[in-house]
Amino acid sequence: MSPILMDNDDDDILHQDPQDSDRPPSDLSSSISGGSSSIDDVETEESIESRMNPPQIYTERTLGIVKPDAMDKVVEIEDIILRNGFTILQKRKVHLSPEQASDFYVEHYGKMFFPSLVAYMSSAPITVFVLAKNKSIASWRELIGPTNPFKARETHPGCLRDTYGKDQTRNAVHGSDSFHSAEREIRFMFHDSIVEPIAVGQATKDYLAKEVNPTMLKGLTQLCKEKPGDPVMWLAEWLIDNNPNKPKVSGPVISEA
Ligand SMILES: Nc1ncnc2c1ncn2[C@@H]1O[C@H](COP(=O)(O)OP(=O)(O)OP(=O)(O)O)[C@@H](O)[C@H]1O
Repeated sequence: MSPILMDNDDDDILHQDPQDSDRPPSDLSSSISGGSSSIDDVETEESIESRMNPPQIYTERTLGIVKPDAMDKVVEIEDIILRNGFTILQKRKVHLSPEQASDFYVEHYGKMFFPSLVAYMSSAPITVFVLAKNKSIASWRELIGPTNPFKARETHPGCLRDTYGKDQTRNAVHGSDSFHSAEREIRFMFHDSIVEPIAVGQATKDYLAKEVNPTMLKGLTQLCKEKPGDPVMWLAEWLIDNNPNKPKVSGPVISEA
């Protein structure tokens, strides 16, 4: 199981933020470091609570990629990553096939730049990192800067895409843009990785409602109409044919470079 991360730096400890709807409740560590003072029997619950540190939250993980055009600068970029307070949990050099690249960027399927993006991302090896830091997703996005390096040069001078990006496609680096993307992308690149925390509660309900239920509902409705002899196999085939995330290859195999 992947290690549970807690930053040592007190300033870096996240406290539970009720506004943080993107974070599932399982983010909460049950470990509460209450300090060295003992709690005597006569203290009220309120006074105990007021002396306890707020619950700490596991640090967040994100996926970073050094893209083909910046691979000659990977050592330099890794140094910048570390100097910006990220912990590199996992690192892998991979060469994506075109199918894997299109699966990874499936959300852009149908856009004008999709074919060139897939060709570019599968043209040469890349280095993928699992990065950890409090608020790592936003922090890494901030460090890499806007998608277009020319815009980055104007609005975020010194960001990675300003420094290493060449154009809108060859923009040196990638960063997950949300908790769910980070989870999906880390699993995509590191099959042996258990991404914690696993979403539960409202986050899971929201995810299923958005990503799974609409398709399942259509499939089950059709299944009830047709009443096939082998309903499970029928449904499996129906889901493959009607997968809204096409093109998608099953279980991407990443070759170690
Ligand atoms: N208009 C465009 N023309 C060419 N390539 C593009 C264009 N927009 C995006 N791309 C390429 O597709 C990638 C994914 O686009 P997206 O809109 O998700 O940007 P991003 O989130 O900043 O980038 P990334 O997902 O790589 O971190 C970009 O990093 C870039 O390589």
